[in-house]
Amino acid sequence: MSIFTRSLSYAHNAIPALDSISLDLPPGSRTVIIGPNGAGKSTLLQILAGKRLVNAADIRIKERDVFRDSPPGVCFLGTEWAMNPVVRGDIVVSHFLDSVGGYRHKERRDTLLDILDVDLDWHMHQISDGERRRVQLVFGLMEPFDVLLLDEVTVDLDVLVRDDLLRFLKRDSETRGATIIYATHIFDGLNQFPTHIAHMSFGRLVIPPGPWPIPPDSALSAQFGSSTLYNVALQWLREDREYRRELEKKGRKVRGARRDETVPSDSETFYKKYDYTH
Ligand SMILES: Nc1ncnc2c1ncn2[C@@H]1O[C@H](COP(=O)(O)OP(=O)(O)OP(=O)(O)O)[C@@H](O)[C@H]1O
Repeated sequence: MSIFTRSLSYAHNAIPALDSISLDLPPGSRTVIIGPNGAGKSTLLQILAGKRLVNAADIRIKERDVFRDSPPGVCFLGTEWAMNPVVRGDIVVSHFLDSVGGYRHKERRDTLLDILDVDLDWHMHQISDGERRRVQLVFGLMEPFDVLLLDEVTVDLDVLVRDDLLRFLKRDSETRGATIIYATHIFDGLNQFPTHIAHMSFGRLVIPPGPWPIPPDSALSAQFGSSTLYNVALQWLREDREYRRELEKKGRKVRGARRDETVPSDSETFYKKYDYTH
């Protein structure tokens, strides 16, 4: 397995954010995680990237413990990078990329510069947020990765650049067997990208990663048939909102995940009525 976790739970300052997450993703898979704001997507990707320590958890990438024996070839790209003052300083893009080893992967770097329409002469403090994001993607992707954890970093790309980038990543994963998890809120133009989709809500994987397109003989197929990913996402997000509103009607404040393993969580009870299994 390329990415493995078993019953992973996590709390931010005692507020639960992940509740018993289990993953078992094969090499070469591309999983899109669908879930509302606050579902726990970023927290999960940060933990997989080894950026948030979890004690006594079994989290492995390429069979290696992410905290005690960190695996090489893992690339995490998140939105906070662009906030770092270093990448907002007066530095020319070509110098910046060379300073992080861009010259070692010149051909791949040049392909990415072309796809992402990045100018090597830009000064990092004089470019737009979207342009800075494009530099980040060249920076992160120019070294071939085995596992890519993408946390909504395509949000401020224009659609043409995003489309070209997704094609590049798909081809890359197909030819090199690289594994990708992609958390996003933009589902347009994404139909051809994933091999798997998952639904995350209130810290739980209410639908664990299952094959995309939805196989005709699966339980999900009865509900979604040949729906687009956009329509599947709309439906799941509607259900999340309905669940939240039901809890709010009962006067329950909804924040984070549930940690009591001995009784079914509200979300388990709620989502059970849809009988989601792949
Ligand atoms: N640094 C933090 N400190 C405290 N709580 C946090 C922190 N980061 C996230 N949380 C909380 O953890 C939960 C999960 O947040 P997370 O950012 O993982 O969700 P998300 O699915 O990535 O959301 P979004 O789609 O808005 O990016 C939320 O309830 C959030 O408020």
